[in-house]
Amino acid sequence: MAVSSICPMNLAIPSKPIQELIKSTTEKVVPETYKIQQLPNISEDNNNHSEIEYMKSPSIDLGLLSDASSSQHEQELRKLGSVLNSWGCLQLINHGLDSSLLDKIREVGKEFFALSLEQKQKHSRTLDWFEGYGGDTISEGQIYNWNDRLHLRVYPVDQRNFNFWPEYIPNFRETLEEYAVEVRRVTKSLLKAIAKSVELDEDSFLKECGEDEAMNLFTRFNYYPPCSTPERVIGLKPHSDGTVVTILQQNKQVEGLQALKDDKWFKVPIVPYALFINIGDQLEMMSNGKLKSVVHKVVIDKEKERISIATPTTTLKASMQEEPELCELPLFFENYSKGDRAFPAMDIDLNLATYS
Ligand SMILES: O=C(O)CCC(=O)C(=O)O
Ligand SMILES: [Fe+2]
Repeated sequence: MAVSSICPMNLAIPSKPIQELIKSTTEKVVPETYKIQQLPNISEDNNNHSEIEYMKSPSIDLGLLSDASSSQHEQELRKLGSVLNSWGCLQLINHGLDSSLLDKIREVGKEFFALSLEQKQKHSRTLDWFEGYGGDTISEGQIYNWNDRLHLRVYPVDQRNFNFWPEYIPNFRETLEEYAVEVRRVTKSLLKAIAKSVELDEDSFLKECGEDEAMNLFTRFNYYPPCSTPERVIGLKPHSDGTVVTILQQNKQVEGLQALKDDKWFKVPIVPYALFINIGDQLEMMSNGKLKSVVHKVVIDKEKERISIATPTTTLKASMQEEPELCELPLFFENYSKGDRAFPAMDIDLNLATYS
């Protein structure tokens, strides 16, 4: 059983990364602090990934969304609005990121998790700060995610904490910097298009995020080791992201991501070199609930490890104006302030009881 560090607010992080912990435990024995307990309808509700339906929605073309002179621009905007309305997430194609860059960032992530424990732990997170290498915090009574991650702040540049950036991988820094420039460009174009899709001025959401250098962008490399009893663990518990939007590079081969729609889970398919986009709680708040953040989770493969790369954008503005034009809707989030979330994501019950 993993021993945890406990802080006065009863938050804890795993004392050992799961990647290491499983090396020292007997095959098939899931440490108690990771084990799903008493889950009703486990086969139906939780991790039976192979039997779950795929999310079926058209991919969205960023090139068409960004080119107002294209004859298909308006149609693509409508398609974006409709996909977001149904799913809160989408597969983005023609985003302009070179496939070689997508492969390169994946490769440096893989190289990081292949380092020795000692090398990785030079960049360990602490209980009171999210950046660095380690597991996610949990509060009392929760189980840990079957996930280790390296979480880094990439923008604004002056907020980078280089002591968390791996020093043993020679091209890590330049690759992440190159990737971040591109992801920020995509985030900006996307936020403009999303605003237009709900008939707002294109800068409505972007202006809440800060222009260019002021924008907050993070990168989270997720590592999910395999588990011989995958139905007993959860890679990432059901959650919505506390972000404006998150851009995700799924694993190239190993599935695991599921999205919730109408109380039902759907597998997110792997679309080669597409970026998976999901709306976060902050965009839900900014849009006064017109755009909905999507609840998603990650399940674990029996044999294969999985690495994904999430790049969330958040706004750290102390207060945020909801768009007046959307305010004929009931005001869901009247007193939004820094740190508030549309959903207390970490409290979402595994069996989704809190969601019905
Ligand atoms: O690994 C994935 O596919 C999803 C990751 C995720 O949801 C997150 O980092 O918030
Ligand atoms: Fe997420």
